[in-house]
Amino acid sequence: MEPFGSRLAAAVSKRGPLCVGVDPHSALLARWGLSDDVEGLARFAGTVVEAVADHVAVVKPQSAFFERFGSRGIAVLESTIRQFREAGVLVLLDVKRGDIGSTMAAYASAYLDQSSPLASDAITVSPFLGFGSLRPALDLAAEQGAGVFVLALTSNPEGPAVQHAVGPGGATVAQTIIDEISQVNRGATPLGSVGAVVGATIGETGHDLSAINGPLLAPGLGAQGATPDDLRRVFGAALPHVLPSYSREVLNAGPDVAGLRAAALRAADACRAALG
Ligand SMILES: O=c1ccn([C@@H]2O[C@H](COP(=O)(O)O)[C@@H](O)[C@H]2O)c(=O)[nH]1
Repeated sequence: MEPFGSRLAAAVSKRGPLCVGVDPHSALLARWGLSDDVEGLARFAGTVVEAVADHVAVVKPQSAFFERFGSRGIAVLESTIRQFREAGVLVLLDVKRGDIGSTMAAYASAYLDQSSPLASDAITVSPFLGFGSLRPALDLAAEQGAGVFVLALTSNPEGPAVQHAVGPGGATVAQTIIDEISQVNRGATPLGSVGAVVGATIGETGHDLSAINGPLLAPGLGAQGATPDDLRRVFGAALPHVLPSYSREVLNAGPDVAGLRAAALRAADACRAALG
């Protein structure tokens, strides 16, 4: 398989820079008139597949909302990932895994080995056991043509207390992570396969994203308060690498398939205009 970075660049150039999050909150299931159980979950996910799979570059199922229904929820996640991928949209599974290297290897094989039932195009990972602990995931992703998005500057208000902390070398924790990602992506064309998660909500923090040469997943738009206009302020010169992500803002337009699709296309237009 082609490297994830190349596949992502092609998908964005064809369908525009948008990631739609698939977050079946219980409040959304209720709003859509669905039961808060595995049947409601499957209907919700199937509707999102029908509405957006042919129209956006990337979808981001949030694993937590499937996991809460146990093994049957995971079965819905497996089938949702498969349906999206068969339709040609890239699947970034938001699982935020991170552990010591030997356990990280098992997480990597669960999500990045393309013969696994939960095989995805990319996953989110947490680097807070040390960037080096992610090595098994980075290696397997490279071998399998998959991608990895590393948490760096998250969209939540609690993030800066950890991520802006200054390490022994004088750089913040977040900048150290960003620099490690830049090293891994060095020389890749058109784009490296290791991304960073940088919230659209964070404002100007002074972190240098200019050498990353990889995708910058930007959650926090819509429900968490950020707007496409914030992207320029947060990302500056790194704007061309930004992959804006919306979950609730788009999902609130369901369950009508046409309404949901229209909301996704509106968000894609707004992001395209903001990214220039
Ligand atoms: O920094 C982060 C990292 C991940 N997320 C995830 O993105 C979606 C956001 O949902 P909205 O409904 O668009 O607020 C959700 O799955 C989070 O877990 C994030 O928000 N911030």
